[in-house]
Amino acid sequence: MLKIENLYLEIGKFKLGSINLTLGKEEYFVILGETGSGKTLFLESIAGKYHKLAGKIFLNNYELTKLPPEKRGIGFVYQNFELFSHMNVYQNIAFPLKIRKASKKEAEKNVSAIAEKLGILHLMQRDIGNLSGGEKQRTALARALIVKPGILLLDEPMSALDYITKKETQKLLKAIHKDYKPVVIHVTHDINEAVYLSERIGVMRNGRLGEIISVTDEIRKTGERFFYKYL
Ligand SMILES: Nc1ncnc2c1ncn2[C@@H]1O[C@H](COP(=O)(O)OP(=O)(O)OP(=O)(O)O)[C@@H](O)[C@H]1O
Repeated sequence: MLKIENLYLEIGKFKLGSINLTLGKEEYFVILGETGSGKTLFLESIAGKYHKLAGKIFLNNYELTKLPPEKRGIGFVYQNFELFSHMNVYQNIAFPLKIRKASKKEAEKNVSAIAEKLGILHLMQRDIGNLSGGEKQRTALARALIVKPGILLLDEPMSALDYITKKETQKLLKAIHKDYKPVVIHVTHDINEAVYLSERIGVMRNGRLGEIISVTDEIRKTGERFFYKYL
């Protein structure tokens, strides 16, 4: 279970929070919200990017708030993937293990396993610059999953993908969630993606998390029309 209590951050002129949110064990939660409403700042706050943060974050009753980012057991996939361009695919995926001082043997074993699952085993020696958008996305996802995160944070991970790749990736995310069982917070602007993937959807407005909607079959059928009143 992920519990966020009174999370508050002031950055420049923007105020995030205060936010209270409890997500169930293995919940897949999606955040929708207009541009500039604070979705990325919220994910980055959970990931430990900001020191001046008020409030508390707990995963399974263990407090993460004061831990450095690499000790939080969090995987993060950014919109533009933020892969390291001077490293090949293998080195990118293995990087979080390297900073955690895993042995070379352990890294090789874990990278192969995740790369096989994501269908990118054949790309291990490729330079990042030569990958397609979908391949970059899977590499970023593999790098996020390599630490077996308790929390997976996804910041518009599919916005740069074409329609077919997007659909494939949505299916892949569902399968990954079933296998690895992290708590997921996924930010998107795509309502159909939101209702396909999530159990509950939160709407972010002016730095605050407003309505939280449980996704029913009826809402899945209604799709975008249901959300007109919230967005
Ligand atoms: N480092 C920073 N310093 C000052 N202001 C910032 C900083 N980072 C973000 N902001 C501001 O905080 C607000 C929220 O930004 P954020 O990136 O979280 O929005 P968002 O909801 O993710 O938007 P989008 O959907 O466009 O990605 C914006 O007004 C942004 O300009």
